[in-house]
Amino acid sequence: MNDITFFQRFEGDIVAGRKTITLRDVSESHFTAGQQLRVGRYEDDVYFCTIEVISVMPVLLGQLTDEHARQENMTLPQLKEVIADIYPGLNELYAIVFRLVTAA
Ligand SMILES: CC(=O)Nc1ccn([C@@H]2O[C@H](CO)[C@@H](O)[C@H]2O)c(=O)n1
Repeated sequence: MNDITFFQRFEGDIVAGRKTITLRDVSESHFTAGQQLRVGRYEDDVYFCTIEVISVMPVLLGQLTDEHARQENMTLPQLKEVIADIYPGLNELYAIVFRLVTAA
């Protein structure tokens, strides 16, 4: 059983340590610092790594910076487009910062 899923297209960046943050809605804001999470792919729920949560912080869409985008391995316009696709109309996000513990 996995604790969190990511779209398959981000798997490579996560296991390479290039993506160290994810922006989620309130339904996934309950994770806490120090927790280790089993990570699966959204499409098939196949486990692919374990991450440790560093921090969970509320952030508004308009407060996203180049630093958030860098931690996503994207540009800020790319990141905003991705969020608009996944969470249309949502302004209140939660930045979950994590580090890779083990890749599958
Ligand atoms: C079911 C569900 O919501 N799955 C999600 C949600 C978000 N994300 C990624 O987090 C960042 C900002 O949203 C971007 O990199 C997103 O692609 C993801 O991979 N999978």
